[in-house]
Amino acid sequence: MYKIGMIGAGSWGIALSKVLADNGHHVVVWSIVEEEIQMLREHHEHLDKLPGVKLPDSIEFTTDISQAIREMDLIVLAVPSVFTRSTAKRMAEYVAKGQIIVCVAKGIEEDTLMTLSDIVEQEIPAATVAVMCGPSHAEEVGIGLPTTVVAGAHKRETAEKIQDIFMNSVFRVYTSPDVLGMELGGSLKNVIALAAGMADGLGYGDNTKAALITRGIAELTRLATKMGACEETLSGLTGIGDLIVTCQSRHSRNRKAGMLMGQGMTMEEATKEVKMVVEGIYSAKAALALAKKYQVSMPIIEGVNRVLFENEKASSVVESLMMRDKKSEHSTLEWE
Ligand SMILES: NC(=O)c1ccc[n+]([C@@H]2O[C@H](COP(=O)([O-])OP(=O)(O)OC[C@H]3O[C@@H](n4cnc5c(N)ncnc54)[C@H](O)[C@@H]3O)[C@@H](O)[C@H]2O)c1
Ligand SMILES: O=P(O)(O)OC[C@H](O)CO
Repeated sequence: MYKIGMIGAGSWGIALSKVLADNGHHVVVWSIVEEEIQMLREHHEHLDKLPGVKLPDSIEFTTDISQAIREMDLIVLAVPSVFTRSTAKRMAEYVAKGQIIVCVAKGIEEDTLMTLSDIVEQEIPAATVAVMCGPSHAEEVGIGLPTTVVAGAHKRETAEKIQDIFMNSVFRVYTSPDVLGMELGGSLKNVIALAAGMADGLGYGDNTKAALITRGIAELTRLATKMGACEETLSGLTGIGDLIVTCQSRHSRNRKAGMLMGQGMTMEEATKEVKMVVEGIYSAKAALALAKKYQVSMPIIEGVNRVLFENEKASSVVESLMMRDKKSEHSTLEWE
C-alpha cells in the first residue's frame, strides 16, 4: 500500500483516484476549489464532473496542498495544463528530493512551447518527473471499463513503479522512456480531435473522420520525430491510440467542442457549453508555433487555428484541405 497525493479534482483526477484507492492505496486529493472539496467530502462523488461514480470512503480530500505532498510515495498532477505552472509553483516548497510527480494532463505551454513535464522540472527541480497518458476517458475509467495507458519516465525504475501502483485487471499500464513523444502525441491529438468534431458538426461522414485521423497522425509524427521523439510512440497508445479515442468518443470534450463549432457556435460559446477543459484550444497555437519552428507542414493544425482564431468557417477549411496541391502519400519511397 502506497500513499498517493492527487493534485487536482477534475474528472481525470477523480477517476484516477478511484483506480488508486481500488488498488488499496491511501489517496489524498487536493483541489484549489473549496466548494469542490466540500462536495467530495459530503457525497464521495464528483456530482458535476463524474456523476454516478462513487468513490471509496478511504479517499481523503483537502484544500491544504502540503497534505497531498508531504510523505507521499507518489504525487499525481492532474490539473488542466493552463494551471500546471501555477500549481507546480505552489507545490515546490513541500516536495522532497526524489519524490515522483506524474503529470497526467495533456498540453503545451503557449508562451514557452514547453511540455508539462518540462515545466514541472523547471519549477520543482527536486522532483523526479514522469508522465502517464494514453486513450483513457475518465467516464470509462471511473466505471472500470478496460483501459490501457503508458507510464513514461527517463529511468526505467520510475516508470515501473508507476506501472505497479496503477495497474489492475481493468487498467493496464505499459512503460516507455520516450517522455517527449508521449507528451507531444497526448497534447497535439486534441487539436486534431477539434477538427474531427467540426467534421461531425458539419454532418460529414466516416470517410472524412478516417482521413482526419490518418492525415492527423502523419502531421503529429512529422513534428514529433523532428523534435526527437521516437516514431513508434506515435503509432502506439499515446499517439494513434489516443487520437482514435478522442476523435471518435462521445465522451471527448475536444470532439464535442469541435462539433459545436462545426454547427455554428463560436469558440467561446462552445467551451462554455462543454463546461470542462478543452485542451486542444490551448494547444492549437503552440502546435502551430512548433510547426513553424521545426519547419514541418501541418495543414490540419493550421486549419483548426484559422477556425479558432481567425473566424474562418470550418467548411471552408475542409474545402481548402481537399484542394491543396496534389501529393503522393509517401515522402520517402521512390518510384520505379
Ligand atoms: N477527463 C478525461 O477523460 C481525461 C483523460 C486523460 C487526460 N485528461 C487530461 O487531464 C487534465 C485535466 O482534465 P479534467 O478532465 O480533469 O479537467 P476538468 O475540467 O474536469 O477539471 C478541472 C479541475 O481543475 C482544478 N482547478 C480549477 N481551477 C484551478 C486552478 N486555478 N488551479 C489549479 N487547479 C484548478 C479543479 O479541481 C477542477 O475540477 C487535462 O489536461 C486533460 O486533457 C483528461
Ligand atoms: O475528453 P478529451 O477530449 O479532453 O480527451 C480526454 C483524454 O485525453 C482521452 O484520452
